Amino acid sequence: KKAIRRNGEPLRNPPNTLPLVGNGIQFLQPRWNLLSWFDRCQRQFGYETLALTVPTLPPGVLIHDPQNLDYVFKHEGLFTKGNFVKTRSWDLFGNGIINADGDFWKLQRKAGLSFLNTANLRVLTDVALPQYLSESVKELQSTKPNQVVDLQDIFHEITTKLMGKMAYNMEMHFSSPFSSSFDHASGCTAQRFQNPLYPLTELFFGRKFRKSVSIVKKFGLEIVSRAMEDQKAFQDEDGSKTTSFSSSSSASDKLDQISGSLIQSLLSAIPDSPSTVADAALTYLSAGRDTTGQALTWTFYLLLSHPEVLSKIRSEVDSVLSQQQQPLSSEDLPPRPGCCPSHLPSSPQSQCPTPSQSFTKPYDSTPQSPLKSAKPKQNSVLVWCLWAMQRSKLTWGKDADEFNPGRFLDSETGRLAHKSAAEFPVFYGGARTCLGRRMAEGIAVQVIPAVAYLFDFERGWGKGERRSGSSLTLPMGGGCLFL
Ligand code: HEM
Repeated sequence: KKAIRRNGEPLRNPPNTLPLVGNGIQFLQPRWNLLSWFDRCQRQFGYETLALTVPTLPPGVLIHDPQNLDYVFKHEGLFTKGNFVKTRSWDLFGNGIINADGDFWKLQRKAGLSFLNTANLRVLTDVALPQYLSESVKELQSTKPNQVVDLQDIFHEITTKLMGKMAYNMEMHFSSPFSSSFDHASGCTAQRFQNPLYPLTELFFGRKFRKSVSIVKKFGLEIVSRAMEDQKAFQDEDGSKTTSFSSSSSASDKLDQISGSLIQSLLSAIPDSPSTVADAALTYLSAGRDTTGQALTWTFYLLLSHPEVLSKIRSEVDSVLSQQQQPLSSEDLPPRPGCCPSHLPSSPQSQCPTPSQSFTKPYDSTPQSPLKSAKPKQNSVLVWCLWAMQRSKLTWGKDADEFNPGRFLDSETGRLAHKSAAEFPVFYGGARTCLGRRMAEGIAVQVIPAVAYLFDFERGWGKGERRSGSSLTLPMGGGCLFL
């Protein structure tokens, strides 16, 4: 294929590019190896834009420079999700927001914005999360000494209940058959981005994938039909459901009043296609539940490997509690009003995200996309790897490989330092920036101090690093086991 050029010169190839198969072998490797290879590329070539070639796929452009990413975020119209992304994730997400462009994307984004408004987020942080967090805390407290606990499951259970109740007015649990089918389907969908021969592979080995997708789709339609019943019951009553609370509304009233607000907004925005509403609902469920549960999991993994940071969090909790003169111990649970770990004011250390969320981001681009250092052709695929970018010494300094949450704090004020979306693209950027960032952060600043303060953990998996499992998000393969 004709090379992609910059100033008349072809873009260089990354290490290990072979004459015929290009980078095909790297893409066929397990995800962890592919992430490490992207990391090697940025370590060797810095911010240089590189050409990726994988047989049968459109030409790829690999960027690491935040200025290039900034250009992409600011010129969303030039970079569409395109067929490369859509064909691969269609079976699972159909027309869901992650796959949608144009008016269809706008409709779903608007529905999401109205769900994630400030009043609803307050109900999340003041009512729903304290309730679900304290249920999980009790579950953890009821474990026997030395019993192995998978924190990833615990965190997923909290986020599943939250999304289930608030977005869909349904009681959902992480242990339901839907969850395991979704995980399997998500893993196979992620594989499609790496394996150019996936149609052939799935022809022979895709039975479980097809079955998982059908369970997931059935569950999506169940969410919609439950929501339609709710809508009907509500119209039959007096149609007066409102999200403005009177001062006398009890906590559970407040939660009930907003429950199901996302699915109801989606139903109103797309009234005549239940299957599309189901796609949208499933996409939101994955966006809200898996990402946050997994970010918490990796955070605890890092905290347990860095006890000095863990003890800073505990001291912050101590100092906040001593100011409030409300000692916190496990006896304080079940929570009393005003004395619940999940009511703790946010702690700066807990607010520091970890630069380790990642996945590759392929986009089709149009001919007019003059990235700072290269001009990708139409239908080329633009790739950036957060895993690699968040380890760049050019962006994060010499200690980029260290776990140092303090780097996210302003050294003078002690408050969160500003990082641009292009430098810290964990929540994406520009017009398509993550809608749930405030929700995720609201969850993190309650869950991290509460769990860190109330429990002592020891690794439950012997030696070695934990690695990412195959998925569209970043689960910890094998779970995050603690004693
Ligand atoms: C730590 C937690 C989270 C991380 C790291 C994260 C990250 C991201 C990223 C990278 C994207 C861009 C995906 C793409 O375009 O392919 C995204 C989009 C999105 N996220 Fe999040 N997210 C998190 C939590 C949440 C939560 C709690 C919600 C709430 C429902 C949410 C809702 C969304 C939605 C709706 C989009 C699509 C936005 C659009 O295309 O306009 N996210 N998120």
